[in-house]
Order: sequence, then structure tokens, then C-alpha cells
Amino acid sequence: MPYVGAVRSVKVRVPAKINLALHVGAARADGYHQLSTVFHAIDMYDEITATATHDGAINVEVVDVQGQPMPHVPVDRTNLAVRAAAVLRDRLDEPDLGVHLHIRKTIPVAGGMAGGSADAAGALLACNDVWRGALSRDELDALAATLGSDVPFLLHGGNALGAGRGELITPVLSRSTFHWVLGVYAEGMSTPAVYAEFDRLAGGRGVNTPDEPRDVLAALGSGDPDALAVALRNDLAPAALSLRPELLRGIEAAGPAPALAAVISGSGPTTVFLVPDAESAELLALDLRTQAVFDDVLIARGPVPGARVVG
Ligand SMILES: C[C@@](CO)(OP(=O)(O)O)[C@H](O)COP(=O)(O)OP(=O)(O)OC[C@H]1O[C@@H](n2ccc(N)nc2=O)[C@H](O)[C@@H]1O
Ligand SMILES: Nc1ncnc2c1ncn2[C@@H]1O[C@H](COP(=O)(O)OP(=O)(O)O)[C@@H](O)[C@H]1O
Repeated sequence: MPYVGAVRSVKVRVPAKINLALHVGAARADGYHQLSTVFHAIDMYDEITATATHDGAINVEVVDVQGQPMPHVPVDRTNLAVRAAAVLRDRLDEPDLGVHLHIRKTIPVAGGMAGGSADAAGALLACNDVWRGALSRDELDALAATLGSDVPFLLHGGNALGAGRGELITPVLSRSTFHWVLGVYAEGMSTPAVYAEFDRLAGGRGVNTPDEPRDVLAALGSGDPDALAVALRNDLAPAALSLRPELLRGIEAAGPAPALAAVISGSGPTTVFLVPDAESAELLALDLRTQAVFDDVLIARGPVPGARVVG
């Protein structure tokens, strides 16, 4: 039965992620790499507003924090939020359902922080609500995994261990809030290109089963930022640096203090600095802005919950 009723809007807020550990195995037969990763959601959000329509069309408008259009983000059916709405509509078997999606982006595009995946997770949740689809969280999880390896985590948020290609997630508790400074670049990096460079550098020597990031899990359990600092690891970093050697300047920009550690997030290029507290974050951000190594410097903390309806 087609949806009939008053026009409704639902707004969803979805966080960015960073990878506290990204252990990468060899490429699988399906082309994906086996991962053992620890996802960590931070308080940097995209907002997705879904407004139900009755014309069977799914369209999207994407603006930045100032409300300006973002010409580099596709607005056709390749937009991950549009794909998410279409996949949900197929699952509901309601071809007449339509929706207008308005995305306000804060998460850097192609920055290794899963901005597109966040929008897909947000669109799933918003459309399920606005279309009164009533799919359960488990059913949304199954759809999320078909949209991208990072999408299930963005529905859940917090900290989670990611297995398989990253889509099989197990929540992990942490004892405290961690403070981060983010070095953001205007020019993003392609995730498939970074994985391909990882394969080229590995020369066929990649391990089949990446080891579990026990040090990161223990550091989350203890809540100790010093322990987390020595445990951070990203196996894709050499590949990202090989494709963009200038990222090294950013990694080294913080000097010995107050940053505890620096790591590239996911496939890059965003570089994240772990600091002991909020005051250190302000100090480091000021220093990095003065050095002008990055196009933008932001402060964040985590973990935070995943996709949530906010209005
Ligand atoms: C590297 C990571 C780390 O969390 O994040 P980003 O840097 O993209 O944010 C992820 O593995 C990215 O996940 P996601 O961006 O969802 O990737 P997908 O859409 O599933 O896949 C895009 C492409 O990335 C490669 N890919 C992705 C995941 C994986 N485990 N192995 C891969 O080889 C494949 O080439 C695939 O075709
Ligand atoms: N809603 C969206 N937001 C951002 N990028 C999107 C979106 N939909 C599709 N894309 C495409 O996905 C690519 C990867 O974007 P993103 O998810 O932000 O990066 P990453 O995989 O590094 O976390 C972009 O280059 C863009 O062309």
C-alpha cells in the first residue's frame, strides 16, 4: 500500500569515525581486504533531513556548514544517501515512495572519516522513519552492510571492533572520553586507490588474517590516553604516504607536546592527533593553525553515539 498522509520531515545526525586501529590483511577473492579495526565515533556530524514526497522521486541537495553548495559531492544516484534511500524503498517494496534529502555536511569529503557512509546511515534511519517503514535496527544493519563496509558502524557509533571487510561490528566499551585535534586537507583521497597501493607495497606478502588490536582494546578499557597513544596503528598509512608524501609534514607538525600521538585516519588524508585533555586540544589547534600545514584544524572528542533522530 502506498504511503498516504501529511508531509513529514525527519532530521538525523550522524557522527564521523576515526580508526584507532586498522589492521589490514590480504585482498580476498571478492576484492575486499580482511580487516581487524577499531572504529571510534567523534562529535563531528553530518545532518540529513528527509522530507517525504509522493512523486516516487529520490533527490538530494548537499550543502556545507555555511549553507553553500558542494559541487564535488555527487547529487545523482551515486550519492550514498540516495543509494541508501533506494535500497530501503526496494526492501519495503513500495516503489511509489519518494523523498527529498537535504544533507548539511561537516565531515570532510573523501577524508578517511566515512562522511559518505555517515550520510548513507543517516538516510536509512531518516527514510525508515519518514516512510514509516518500521524496519528494526537489525534489518537496517543488514541493509547498511550492502551499502558500504563502514555504514553499519555509523548506525551504532561509540567504539566497535570491525571484522570481515569492516561490516561485522562488536561494540567495545571505553572508560573515558578521548580528545582529538584533526588536521583536515581540502583535497581528499580515493579509498580504492589507497587499498590498491597497499597491495602494490605488500607485493603479495599480506597476511590472511589480521591480528586483533588487543593494545587498543585494552587502552579503551583502561581509559588511559597514554596507553592509547602507543597503541594507535594504521596499516594503510604507508600506502597513503606513498601516494601523498606531503602528508608526512602534517604528521610531524605537532612536535613532541602536547600531542601524545598522530595517526592518519582510515585511507586518509585526515591526520588525527590524540591529546590528553580539552585544554591541550585548544593549544595544539592554535599551534597547527599558525603553522598552516593543514587546510583546516578542528577539535573533537569521542566516543559518541551513532545515527540519531534529532527532530
Ligand atoms: C578505509 C576505511 C577504514 O574504515 O575507511 P575510509 O578511509 O574509506 O573512511 C574502510 O575500510 C573503507 O570502507 P568504505 O569506504 O565503506 O568502503 P566500501 O565502500 O565498502 O569499499 C570501497 C572500496 O574500498 C576497498 N575496500 C574497502 C573495504 C575493505 N575492507 N577492503 C577494501 O579493499 C575496495 O576497493 C572497495 O571497492
Ligand atoms: N553523501 C556523500 N558524501 C560524501 N561523498 C559522497 C557521498 N556520496 C557519494 N560520495 C562519494 O564518495 C567518495 C568518498 O567519500 P567519503 O565517504 O567522504 O570518504 P572516505 O571513504 O574517505 O571516508 C567521495 O569522493 C564522493 O565522490
